[in-house]
Amino acid sequence: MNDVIIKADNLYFSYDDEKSHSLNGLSLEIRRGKKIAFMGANGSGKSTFFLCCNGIHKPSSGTLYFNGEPVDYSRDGLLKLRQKVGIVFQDPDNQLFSASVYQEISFGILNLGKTEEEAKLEVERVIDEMEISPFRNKPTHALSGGQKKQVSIADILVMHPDIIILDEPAAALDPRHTTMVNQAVDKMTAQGITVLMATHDVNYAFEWADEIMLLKDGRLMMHGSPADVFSNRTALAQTNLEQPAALQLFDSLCKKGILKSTLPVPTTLEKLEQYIAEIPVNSSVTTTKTFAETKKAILVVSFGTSYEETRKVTIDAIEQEIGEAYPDYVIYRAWTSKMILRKLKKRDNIHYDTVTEAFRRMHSDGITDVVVQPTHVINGIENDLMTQEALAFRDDFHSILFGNPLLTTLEDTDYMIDAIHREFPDLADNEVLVLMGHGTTHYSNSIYAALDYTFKDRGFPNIFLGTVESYPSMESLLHMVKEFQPRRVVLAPFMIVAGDHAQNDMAGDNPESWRCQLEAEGLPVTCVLKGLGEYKSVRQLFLNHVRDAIAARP
Ligand SMILES: Nc1ncnc2c1ncn2[C@@H]1O[C@H](COP(=O)(O)OP(=O)(O)OP(=O)(O)O)[C@@H](O)[C@H]1O
Repeated sequence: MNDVIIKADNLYFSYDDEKSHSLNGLSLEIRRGKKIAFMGANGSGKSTFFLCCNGIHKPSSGTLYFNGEPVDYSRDGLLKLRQKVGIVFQDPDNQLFSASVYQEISFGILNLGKTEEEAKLEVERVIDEMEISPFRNKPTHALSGGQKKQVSIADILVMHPDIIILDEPAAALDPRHTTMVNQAVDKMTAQGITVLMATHDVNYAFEWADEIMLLKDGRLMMHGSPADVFSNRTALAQTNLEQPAALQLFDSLCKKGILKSTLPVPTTLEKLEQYIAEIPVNSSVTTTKTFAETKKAILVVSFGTSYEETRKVTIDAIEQEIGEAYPDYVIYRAWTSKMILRKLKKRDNIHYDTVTEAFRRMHSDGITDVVVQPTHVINGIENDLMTQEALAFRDDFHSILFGNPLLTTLEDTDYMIDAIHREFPDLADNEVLVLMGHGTTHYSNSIYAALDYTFKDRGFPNIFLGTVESYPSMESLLHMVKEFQPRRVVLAPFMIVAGDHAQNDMAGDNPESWRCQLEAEGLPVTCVLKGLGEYKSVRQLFLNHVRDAIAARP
């Protein structure tokens, strides 16, 4: 069989009678079974090329080949092409037109001449695969954006195409639905379907794609492996793309001599984390440089949040109280989540510094001594990366000291147990408090299980701590909570801010949320949507950590 499934040979396409060309001599080859990310600035021609791939647009010149044959634009030819090449549109409203979810998904295969029974089997399969059951009986117009996206993917999957084209599948989706779509994409590639995806998410493309096609002005500007394309800063700058965070950090750690550039390029932050975990890190750094005068700062480093109301009562409140306690220090802010920083820039045109930017800013402001206080809960990947980024500036400052994340020492654990107990004074003995932590693949995750155990050890058998992403999982908590036979369950986040995880994974309406899972066991649930940063006692523990870091100054 021909290895090349789609070939574009010098394609031209214009929306305005050749006055300008949206495809401008585009030539490329797509190999069967590959995962190809199409990237490039807005308007570079990605969607136009996709619409050519299933014959919605016909190039004005040049030839498009499918399976080695030029595309046949007759009615029958196009019907056959569209069975093999399915597009999931950026806006699901352009794709969904049936009244009910079932009708929508079955429409395509019934049109292929399958019987009702045959169609039903296929439709039920994708309903199951795409986790559509909870809303299968709703009219399509009443679905949320994420649910519409699930249905529009099911629309295509049910046809068993050879190629699936996804035009920015995660656009406007929350992190939970993004993960769901990413999982669906993984399943497609596991089935050997060729997947083409337009995306602006460099981090995802870096990890996911076999090849990157970089488009500019309707032409292929560069084609190569993710490592090759994302290492080419000139090409990235010309196409309005940034380097993936893992690559950017890896490069800067190599330049500083902290990591060896001979290591295989890490495509995810988790892989980079494994490298960093092996580096010994000092808890404080001082240089022998002399500075004429001293100007001190505290840099408060947070993961970040895109929820303004939550930010005000958590991160802002922590920073404010640190500022009040240390009036002779200037307070700076840095956030570590590149995704949140980008989102805020795009949505609200707000810029907050990364750790590197904050250090540059402090340096240019003449700061000589820095205390870095993270608002991270544990000493995980975020904290490791932050430390490495900060240490890259060790020669520019007289001293850089680090305060501990929230839960570092045994004293912190004891303090938190006492604090949580006091923050939930109404919790009766026959009621249960379930706290939802984030969880990580980093070895420091064990602190969650240790804390859960210590609650019991300190006489609180009705306080449980689990994590969204690791152990203890909801599954393991569920049987312990059931065994307790509580009269009521109080659910609260064990994260600094009450953001997406608290709103959706904890308290959301989908059947996988912790609230729904507990309610499905017949347990009445009360959700407390308060981030840890909202509790005075938690903010005090961060203040204690700043105090300890300053006291440790040599
Ligand atoms: N329906 C249309 N009518 C007129 N011009 C169009 C139409 N669709 C796209 N264009 C133009 O064609 C060019 C290529 O657009 P296209 O949508 O293919 O780019 P893209 O790379 O998919 O962009 P994005 O990242 O914004 O989705 C742009 O100049 C755009 O303005």
